[in-house]
Amino acid sequence: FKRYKSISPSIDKLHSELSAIVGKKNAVSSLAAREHHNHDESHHTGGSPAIVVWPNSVQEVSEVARACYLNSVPMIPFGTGTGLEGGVIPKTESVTVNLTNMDAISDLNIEDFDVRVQPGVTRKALNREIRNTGLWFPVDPGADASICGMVATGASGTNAVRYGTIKHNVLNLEVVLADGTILNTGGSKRRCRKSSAGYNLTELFIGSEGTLGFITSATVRLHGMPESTLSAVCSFPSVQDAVNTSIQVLQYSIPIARIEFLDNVAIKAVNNFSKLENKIAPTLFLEFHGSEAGAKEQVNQVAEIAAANGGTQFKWAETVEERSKLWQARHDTFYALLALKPGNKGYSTDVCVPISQLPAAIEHSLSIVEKYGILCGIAGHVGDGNYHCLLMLDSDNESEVLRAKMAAEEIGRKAIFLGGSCTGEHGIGIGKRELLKEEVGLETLNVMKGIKNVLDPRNLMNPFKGLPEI
Ligand SMILES: Cc1cc2c(cc1C)N(C[C@H](O)[C@H](O)[C@H](O)COP(=O)(O)OP(=O)(O)OC[C@H]1O[C@@H](n3cnc4c(N)ncnc43)[C@H](O)[C@@H]1O)c1[nH]c(=O)[nH]c(=O)c1N2
Ligand SMILES: CC(=O)C(=O)O
Ligand SMILES: [Mn+2]
Repeated sequence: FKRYKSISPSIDKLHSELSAIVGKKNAVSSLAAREHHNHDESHHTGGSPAIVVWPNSVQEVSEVARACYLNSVPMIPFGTGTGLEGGVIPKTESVTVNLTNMDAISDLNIEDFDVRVQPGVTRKALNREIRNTGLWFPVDPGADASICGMVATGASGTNAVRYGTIKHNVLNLEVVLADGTILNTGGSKRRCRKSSAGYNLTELFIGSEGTLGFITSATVRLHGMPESTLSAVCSFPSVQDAVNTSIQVLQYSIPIARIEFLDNVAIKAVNNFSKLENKIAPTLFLEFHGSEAGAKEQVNQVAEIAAANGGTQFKWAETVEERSKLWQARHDTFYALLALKPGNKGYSTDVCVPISQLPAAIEHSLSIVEKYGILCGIAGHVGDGNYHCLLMLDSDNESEVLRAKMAAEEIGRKAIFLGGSCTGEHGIGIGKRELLKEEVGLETLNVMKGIKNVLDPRNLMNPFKGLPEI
């Protein structure tokens, strides 16, 4: 392996100090390790970290942070690298702290529906571990992300309409600050459903994208597994009809578990990629959870609403295998679209609007991608008013990259204008820092900056992500 040639002399000194903390084999500056940690699943690019470390405990994370702090070297927390906003990509000479060696699942309280996970635990690993308890962890971004990474990005995914986003499912966090301080956001061992005690530091760290500290464990809520699960797809004459169906399902307070939209382009891609035969039309993927009678009642109500909007009869996933194939196909939409233009990179927008504004927002987005001539499929968690224009671009084609960036910005700006957000679940990362300013306003941004200054006065936690420079 080629060793990293540091720009600053302090990096070599820091490398020795980090090796002393985590062991030589867990503090690495090989090209392979550095390249493994210089990208996520997005189109964003940047540099490689100078050193990658794999701490094994919260004490080691604290000592690593302290060493970086004293040497004034930036730190980047790394989960599973499935992020879509470039959050793990170094923008300056940095140490990447890969937290996956810490993979304990502990404090499972079946009666209280909660459990504690370290950063190396992914959502699938947790669900495998607890599968015989009758409980499950429902927040599902599709990718098998680390749960602490999901906390860091404020993630959600397909089940949020029924079970809430990660925000609604976190009870407490253990955090290490830039200077090595270890704290529990809700107080040590707290795992109650409600608390009005003091400021809500747990929520402060949700969506903080590694800019405030390392999340070294999360105490999360679990849910009872539904007795009955029914999944189906239904296609519609127009985008508007599909979206109106989702809005009406919510207006009738039907407790639907998933209601996901794919447009024609996305359906075509998914059919090719996952060998499905869905009709090429605006489509809803649906899932119902409940008692047998309850789930069936929901189905009847939704089928009636869909039919009134011109929807076809539901095409059912009859077996467990068919059901997982259906949802795998939905989760693979991003890769299915990439397969339409091999070698391309995906650029996912992530706006979230008040649900009544969805039709206007999607219509505007379609006009924008047409204006800029970018191949785009739309996938949406429409029950939450959140959808993605999945833009496919050749990252070597400067004009296309620029056009995609302009399209994404216009789409984000329109969502903000409609009372929404430029990011419902992926985060600000590298690319939406200016939009954040427009979304929250200067006064709010200044308060955010103040908080950042208190927790990370040397600006060493994941710099150049999240907050824009003022
Ligand atoms: C195909 C596909 C589909 C989807 C998605 C990705 C892909 C590839 N995602 C995005 C992604 O899965 C999501 O952002 C995860 O929460 C990222 O978790 P990682 O562990 O991979 O974080 P990753 O390692 O990518 O890091 C992301 C950010 O969090 C920080 N971070 C990670 N772990 C941390 C820790 N322990 N402490 C502090 N900071 C930490 C990092 O520094 C970085 O800024 C998504 N998301 C979503 O919400 N809904 C969706 O529908 C989808 N769909
Ligand atoms: C990319 C993403 O977030 C989705 O497919 O839902
Ligand atoms: Mn999504």
